[in-house]
Amino acid sequence: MTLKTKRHATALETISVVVPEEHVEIFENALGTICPTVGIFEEDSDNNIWRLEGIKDVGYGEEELANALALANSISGISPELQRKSTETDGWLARTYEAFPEQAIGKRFIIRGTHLDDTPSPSHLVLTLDAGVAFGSGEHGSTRGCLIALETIAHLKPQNILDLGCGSGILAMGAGALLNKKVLAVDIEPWSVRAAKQNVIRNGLRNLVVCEHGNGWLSPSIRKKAPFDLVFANILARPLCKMAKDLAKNLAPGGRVILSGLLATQIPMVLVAHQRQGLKLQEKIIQGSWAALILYKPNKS
Ligand SMILES: C[S@@+](CC[C@H](N)C(=O)[O-])C[C@H]1O[C@@H](n2cnc3c(N)ncnc32)[C@H](O)[C@@H]1O
Repeated sequence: MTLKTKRHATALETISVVVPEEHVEIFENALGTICPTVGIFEEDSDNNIWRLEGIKDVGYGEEELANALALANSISGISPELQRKSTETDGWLARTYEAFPEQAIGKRFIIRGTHLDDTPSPSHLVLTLDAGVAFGSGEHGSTRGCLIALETIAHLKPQNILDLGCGSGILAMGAGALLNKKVLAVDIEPWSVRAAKQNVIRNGLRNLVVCEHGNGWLSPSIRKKAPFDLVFANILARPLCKMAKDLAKNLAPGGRVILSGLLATQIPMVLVAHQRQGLKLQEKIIQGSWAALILYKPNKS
């Protein structure tokens, strides 16, 4: 398979550290101070060792990163080496293509990279995408869990849908294509919004999926469209907990939220934060080490 690479207006780099499981959260927070997305990948399953990776502009946030890592080192008592790689030659982008054969997810979805030129199966909903440096090629357990959760709640026919943290646009496109309803897709990373827009056009979903740049619940486009019947938030455990109040406020009664980006071990923390805001658990979907939670806002009695 040919490895495609792309040029970006700004040079991006992948930064990573390798840590034992008990320190994942501490270092996830440290990288998270400057990288909106921190990917967590199994490095050595026998010894429970994880690689945490984030993408950032070259030269951006160096002082904040150094301070955050110094704090993480002192809390954890370990000092993992910070590795840096050009995003174009290694890290996410390269791996996205290497590890990106056609993927069947749930009962309905097939996800395909733009590099595949054979004909997809006509019996599925096919999403052809190029995630580039955005997160969301379909290989990650958190994304897969969200698409399976979407199939689980599709019969409820949600009308007003938000994908908060859309990355490549994979969930927004999946919802638009499966439900034939409008979806607002928002991401804080400009390169993700760019990738999502291109993928939406590529899949002929321009009439259904609108992609915008925005920061969480503060985004004016989100405020204007709330309350939502369905919200996807595949972010990370800690930001999800912080967003619980806004999420509950902006969900319509009877509405569903699909939360992911959390390790199965982080379910209790995320669940408690959302139950405190009155949301109830419908189902947990586990994909490898990752969990997706379907929660609902009860109708008022
Ligand atoms: C784990 S990726 C999920 C991508 C895609 N939805 C999927 O399921 O594969 C999380 C995305 O959330 C975005 N994000 C993180 N914090 C955000 C915030 N406060 N507002 C909007 N997007 C955010 C990141 O930039 C990243 O693209």
